[in-house]
Amino acid sequence: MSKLLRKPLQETIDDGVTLVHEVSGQNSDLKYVGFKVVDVKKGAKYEQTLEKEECCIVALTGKINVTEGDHHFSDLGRRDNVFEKKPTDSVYVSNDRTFEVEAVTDARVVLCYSPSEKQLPTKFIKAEDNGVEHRGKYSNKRMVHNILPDSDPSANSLLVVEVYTETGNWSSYPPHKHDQENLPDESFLEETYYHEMDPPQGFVFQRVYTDDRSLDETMTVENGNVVLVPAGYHPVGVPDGYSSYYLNVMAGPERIWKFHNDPDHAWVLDRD
Ligand SMILES: O=C[C@H](O)[C@@H](O)[C@H](O)CC(=O)O
Repeated sequence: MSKLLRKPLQETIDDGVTLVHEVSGQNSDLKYVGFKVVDVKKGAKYEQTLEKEECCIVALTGKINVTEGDHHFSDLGRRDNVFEKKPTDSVYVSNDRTFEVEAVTDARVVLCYSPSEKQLPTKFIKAEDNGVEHRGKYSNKRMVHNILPDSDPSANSLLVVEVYTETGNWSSYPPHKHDQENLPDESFLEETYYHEMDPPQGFVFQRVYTDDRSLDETMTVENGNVVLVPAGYHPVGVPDGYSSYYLNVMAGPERIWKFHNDPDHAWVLDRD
């Protein structure tokens, strides 16, 4: 199995709290992006103290309360299933702060991390404040919810977005990459993909590859899998009949999403 592909865990880490995924510098080659998925049973709590990192807490499914210092955000979360295809609530918490997530209902919570030195205000990112984009044409149409885009100055290095790709379409396509510190032409951002499928027995194909093919992995990605993108192009193809969801976390030396399309395939953008 590719070292870029992670299958879900089922590791109990506290009463009513199950770790589903954990990606960090300790178990990957990533230096900027950290990522966790936890399932929290109704009434159970997950607490964390951040050091020099910031966190975006995404109420992926179900409802949660989030507390940080004097901030108390109640009944966050707008969906029981990501395929309701509507934005959800999130909370940004900066470095050197402690937060608590309490499940109001059984909930799946995504925790997105990246380096942070300059403590910024804790922020409730309301679902209705997510920018919604409809990108692409022909068979590369997809819908994007911008949870924490580079146009939002609330974070130091973290970028969070979720993407829906319907039956027979491709996303992150034409293939693009952001693995060079070469602004204004390209930024360097590591990335993780957390995937879900509808119906759940589905799969997508995702390729992660570099120009020199020193990295070239094509993976069958199933419901609940995570793909790491340390570098390279990273397109996703969705088979007929299925809907794809993924949540992306990106981070790097500069908080700018400036990607470069694979010149072999950029022509697809020129079609009328
Ligand atoms: O680099 C960003 C990620 O690859 C996705 O968020 C991608 O941009 C989604 C898309 O435009 O299809």
